[in-house]
Amino acid sequence: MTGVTNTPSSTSSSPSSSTSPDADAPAAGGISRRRLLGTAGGAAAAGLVVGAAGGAGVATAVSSQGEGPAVLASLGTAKAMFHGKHQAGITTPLQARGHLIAFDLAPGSGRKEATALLRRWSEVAQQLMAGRPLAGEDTGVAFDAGPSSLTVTFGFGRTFFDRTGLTAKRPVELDPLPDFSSDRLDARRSNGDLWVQIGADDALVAFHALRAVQREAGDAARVRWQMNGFNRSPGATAAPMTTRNLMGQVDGTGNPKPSEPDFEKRIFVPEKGGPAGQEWMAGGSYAVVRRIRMLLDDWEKLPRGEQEAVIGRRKKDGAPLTGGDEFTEPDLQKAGPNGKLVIASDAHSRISAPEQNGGAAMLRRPFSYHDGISADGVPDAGLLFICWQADPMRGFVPVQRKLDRGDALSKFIRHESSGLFAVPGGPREGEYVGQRLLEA
Ligand SMILES: C=CC1=C(C)c2cc3[nH]c(cc4nc(cc5[nH]c(cc1n2)c(C)c5CCC(=O)O)C(CCC(=O)O)=C4C)c(C)c3C=C
Ligand SMILES: [Fe+2]
Repeated sequence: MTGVTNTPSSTSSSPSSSTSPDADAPAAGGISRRRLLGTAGGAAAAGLVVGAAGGAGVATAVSSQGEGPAVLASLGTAKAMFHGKHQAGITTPLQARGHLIAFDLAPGSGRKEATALLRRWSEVAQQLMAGRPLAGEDTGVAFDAGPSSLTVTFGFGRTFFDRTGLTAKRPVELDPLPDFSSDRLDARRSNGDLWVQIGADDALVAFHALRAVQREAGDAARVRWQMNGFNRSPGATAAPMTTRNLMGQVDGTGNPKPSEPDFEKRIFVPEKGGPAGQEWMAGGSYAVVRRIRMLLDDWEKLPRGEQEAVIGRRKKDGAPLTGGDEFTEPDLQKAGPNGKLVIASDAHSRISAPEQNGGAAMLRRPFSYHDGISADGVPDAGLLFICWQADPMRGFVPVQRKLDRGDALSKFIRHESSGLFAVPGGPREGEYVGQRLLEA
């Protein structure tokens, strides 16, 4: 078994990087603590910011061609851990590139084929996340680059369980999401037996992993849908900051922070004390995936002040309209001189806030997407909205129900596809992802 080690110096060139003695120790979420801290101090872990790793530091890393040490820029050396309590790609800081791909098991494929597939996928993910070339004939697409924060995250859809004879192990959390009145969902681009999320700070590293995952599916599974996304590149901003979406808003500020006492409980399935038969989900999380089109032609016509009223936050810095900076608590009761609420009753950030939803919270970790111009001449662009929670009924569902009833943003977005996946905990050394489900 090949272990995964931390790369020396990693992204420590960021001005805000920690000098903590155990800064290279793996942190929750499977990325070195130095990377988490180095990305944006406390805010990194919180807001899953991008934009930090572009410092001038260099590090020595093993060349992906296996020809001895090569000097890589700091971005390339950053390495997420394959093994750990949770799979990587959940609390990992946002990466610049993302691919989401869903598969259906091929006719005739059952538990045996699925088990072999998860073994192959895990091996590939482990090698590539460590920055090593694949055994056999590697395509070479990622030669010269380091792991570049690559994460490959695997999930199971509701239909997987019937197809593999594991219906008794299917968690109730995978019950279909309710219909929402504003849904315009394309079933062919929704759900799937298996889901893989790939993220990396280099486009070629991400593509290389995507092709490897597709190839290893072999005859066992067929691609159901694929979506490609992006975020800001690390180092593009003067200082690390929360990312922006394609509407130009600072997006991610209100995310639960790993430093909060209830973070683990909200985002991850407990390691002990869960329902009988669901032990395989210990340390896992449920991912809700929505492809949300932004109606950018309409949005961009709206004056800045009205755009800000739709969200309840300033565009320039993401601060609440009630004042302060990005991380100041919004004052939801504050009225202006005209007696009206400063943050309107239909403002997106008011309606989605945990305190308005019985504490319901989720960790949003999206990618933007742009798939050109649709037949009707408008941009096919928006958000690959991915949110993580221990239970969708205490995360996405109540919040989306409320947004569906009266969110000012809903005039400018359209939910076009949907998926719900059970993402098991991270594999232990020597294990493959999902082994505790498939071999129990
Ligand atoms: C059901 C969950 C949510 C969907 C769907 C959703 C879509 C969506 N959101 C934005 C932009 C922003 N959202 C912001 C905050 C925010 N959004 C949700 C949930 C959903 N958003 C939550 C739980 C929160 C946090 C609320 C809080 O804690 O106060 C913000 C404000 C900044 C921030 O906190 O991130 C923006 C901007 C878009 C563009 C979008 C669909 C395309
Ligand atoms: Fe939102």
